[in-house]
Amino acid sequence: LRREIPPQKQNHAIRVMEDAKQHYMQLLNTNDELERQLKEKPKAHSKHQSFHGRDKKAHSLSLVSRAIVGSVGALKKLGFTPEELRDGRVFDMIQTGFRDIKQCNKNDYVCDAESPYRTPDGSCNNLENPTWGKRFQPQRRILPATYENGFDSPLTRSRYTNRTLPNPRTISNSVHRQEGDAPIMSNRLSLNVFQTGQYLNHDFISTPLETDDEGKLDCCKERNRKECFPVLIPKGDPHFPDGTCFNFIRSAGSTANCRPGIKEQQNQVTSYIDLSQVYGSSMQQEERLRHLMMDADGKMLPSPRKNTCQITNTQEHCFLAGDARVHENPSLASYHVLFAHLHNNLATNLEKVHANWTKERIFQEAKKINVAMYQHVVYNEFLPSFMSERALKRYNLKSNKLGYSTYDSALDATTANELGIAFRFGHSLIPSDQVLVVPNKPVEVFSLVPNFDNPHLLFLHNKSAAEYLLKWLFLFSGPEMDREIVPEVRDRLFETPNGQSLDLVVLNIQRGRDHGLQPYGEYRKWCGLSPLTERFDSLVDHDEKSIKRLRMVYNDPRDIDLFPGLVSEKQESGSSIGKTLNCIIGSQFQRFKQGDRYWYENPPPAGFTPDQLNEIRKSTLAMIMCMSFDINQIQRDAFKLPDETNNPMIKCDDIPKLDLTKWNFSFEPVKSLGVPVFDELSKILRSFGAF
Ligand code: HEM
Ligand SMILES: [Ca+2]
Repeated sequence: LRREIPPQKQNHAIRVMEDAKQHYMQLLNTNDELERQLKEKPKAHSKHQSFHGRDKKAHSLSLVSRAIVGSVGALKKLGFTPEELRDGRVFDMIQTGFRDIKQCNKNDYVCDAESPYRTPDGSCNNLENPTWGKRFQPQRRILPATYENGFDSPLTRSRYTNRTLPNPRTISNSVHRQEGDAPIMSNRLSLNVFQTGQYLNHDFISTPLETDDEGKLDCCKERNRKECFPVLIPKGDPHFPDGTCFNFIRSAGSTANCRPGIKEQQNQVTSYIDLSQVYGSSMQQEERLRHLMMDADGKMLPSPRKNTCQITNTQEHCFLAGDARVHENPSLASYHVLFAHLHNNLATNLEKVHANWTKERIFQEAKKINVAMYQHVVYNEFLPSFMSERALKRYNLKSNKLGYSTYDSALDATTANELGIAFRFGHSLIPSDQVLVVPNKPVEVFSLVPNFDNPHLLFLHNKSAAEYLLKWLFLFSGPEMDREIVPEVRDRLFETPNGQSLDLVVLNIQRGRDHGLQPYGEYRKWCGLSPLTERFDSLVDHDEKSIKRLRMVYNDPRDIDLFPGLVSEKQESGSSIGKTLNCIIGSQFQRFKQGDRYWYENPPPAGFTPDQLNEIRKSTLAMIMCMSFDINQIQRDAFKLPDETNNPMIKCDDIPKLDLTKWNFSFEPVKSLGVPVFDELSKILRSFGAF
């Protein structure tokens, strides 16, 4: 029997909720006020904030979440016991109280179970739980959060010794510093592993920050604000001057349906591997982008209304893509060009075979094939290039040669908070330079540093540089997957002309603490690996040197943060990453696959006919490169270095192409997604200034 909650306490709860609502209204107003203020000059920190992207809806949802989580905190302070808080009635009361706020209006999803196409925002993928994997939802958690105050404050102390956790920069210097003059290079993998990794993560996660007011909030001055968790760089640092402080802004929260609870971080893109970085994560974005896959001369991505990146001269412009991080580095932008080309290529060829199809139908089918080819490449070429055979089998990540796979509606594909930290293992693969491989000319080498958030390189060679950057990614190797990170991002991330910069490793560690993630050792246990003790020799998956480095900064191995713990693990045999990382990545990619009703190996209407599926299964990154650019030859396995015996260069003519005549439908699949005539809609959106 549940105990009664005393009336006095009920009244408390109602008052707290009313206060929280008031607070929310105030936050909204303050935010509008800030937006009216003038913009400041760009700082390294404001580049960092704009890198996280700014979506107005993401921001207002995060304010609601702050008010609601705040009310849970207030109830705790008022003496509500954990038991009373867990009692659904208190939360029901708060949730009901927030109902009249626009963001908390209950959405009733009317899903079309027969639609052959995904919704742009990921809703209705799972028919029983239509918000699974949708944008703006809270990230999923593998293990419960450990916030210092129990509901939203970042972690600063050890759970085992109660001592202050080591400073993230101290960890970065000790564990992640590159020891030689140049990074140790991989002798097996091509740079496509690096670039597909970053491009892919921009498909499944984008965590917005608590504030979207470009560089105006200075957490180094206003340390006690809820949005702030600044990093003070310890004295005597080899790179940063004494007194340096990073303006670290905390991640934004989100609540599922305004349900109270502890802070959960928001994901502002769809979790599914659905090329949302190309098509956007909302109907509005998709409607705008579909007319503008490339600019007028078909070589470059289109331009947004407002420039959101560094511009070198007036002939150049920033890019409009499905994801705001598109120009974070030039080779990332070249991947955006590649898949935009592929879309246009597919659309043009479908049009040739199906003159009677509507523009809507051509667009949707081209998108569906593009996503399917990409999913096939990710699971058949990318993941196997660096994951262990054991993990690929255990998590059912390999695609079938024949037949359909099985969709599991009980698997929630929502991206895990932990993956957002773990998948940063790719930061170890970042090369120091960006290189153009120009036909019959010496290669052109540029440092990465001036090219963060700057698309200049893509405009070189009469806008053909995307192809030359891609050739570099195919033909060359990059840094080995290990704990060392190049100084270009460990000391000089987003460097400004006056020398201000950030350390990416520090951001990774601080972000994990901001999100209340449990330490590395807890994830070992979750993965079924041996637990850590207070002794450093319990680190059985780390080599001597890494243990020594970790020991220099951590008092207790059980405190080791997730990012440093994972990237310093010994490589599992036959794999470039360690056991725990194979486990965290594997389990999430199983969900992205089996929890996706539109997974390309599922039967129609969501998937393809057997004939079509056989065509999709021919897809390789090499094929996509040959389809998209006028090149002669390429190696068969794009993620491995070319090599005369095992991975020779072959002619594009010898690579099978997709046979689009297999898309001769005998049925009429197009049911409208509920889109009005899209030319009309995009006119309206243009007048809104949605981008
Ligand atoms: C030049 C290359 C890259 C740069 C400059 C870069 C920079 C960044 C920055 C600044 C953040 C946000 C840090 C924070 O405030 O928490 C971030 C997040 C992230 N990065 Fe990278 N990154 C690069 C490449 C990669 C690669 C190759 C991968 C994976 C293979 C990767 C995976 C991630 C992930 C998963 C996140 C979290 C995203 C989110 O939750 O929104 N990054 N990166
Ligand atoms: Ca997505």
